[in-house]
Parts: sequence; C-alpha cells; structure tokens
Amino acid sequence: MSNSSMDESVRAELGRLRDSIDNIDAAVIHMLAERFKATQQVGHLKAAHKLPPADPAREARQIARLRELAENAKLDPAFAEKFLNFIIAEVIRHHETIARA
Ligand SMILES: C=C(O[C@@H]1C=C(C(=O)O)C=C[C@H]1O)C(=O)O
Repeated sequence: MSNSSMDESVRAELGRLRDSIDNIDAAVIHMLAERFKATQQVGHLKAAHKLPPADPAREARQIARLRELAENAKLDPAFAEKFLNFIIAEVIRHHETIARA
C-alpha cells in the first residue's frame, strides 16, 4: 500500500468513526433534553407540595444502579457516577430556582 492510499483509508476510517460519534453525541443531547423535561416537572411538583429540591436516598439508589449498568457495559463506574452527579447537581439547581419563584 502506498503512502497516499494508506492515508486515504485512514482518513475514510476516521470519517466513519466520527460520523458514528456525531450520531451518538446527538442522541446524548436528545436524551438529556428529555431527562431535563421530566426533572423540570418533578421540580414543579416538589415546589407545589413543599418537598425539598434534593432527595439523597433516591440519588444513592440511582448511583448504585448506574454503577452496576456501567460495569456490565464495560464503562468505568467511577466515570458514570461522576457524570450522574454532574447532571443531578444541575437538576437540583433548577429545582431550587423553581422553589424560589
Ligand atoms: C429528579 C429528582 O430530583 C433530584 C434530582 C435527581 C435526578 O436528577 O435524578 C434525583 C434526585 C433528586 O435529588 C427526583 O427527586 O426524582
């Protein structure tokens, strides 16, 4: 294989992989948008019934569940936990804003 044809096959493979990454990123964004739609509704429900924005017991159950899912999927469970905590922190911030409104 000459240098130029090897470069071309690498470029094509990189392009295929990046197309797949772009599709996955789009799916992640759409799934997050749906999740935030649901959590906003939870925020309004909690505010209407004077429930606290955060529910640490629920969070602990979710973290345990996601860590197990991550392990089964060969994803670093510590990363899965950090990722969920990052999202939950944003959700709680939204719930606090709703409760103050
Ligand atoms: C969405 C909720 O509110 C908070 C956010 C959570 C989440 O983003 O999954 C989980 C627990 C709560 O701290 C909830 O109580 O279900």
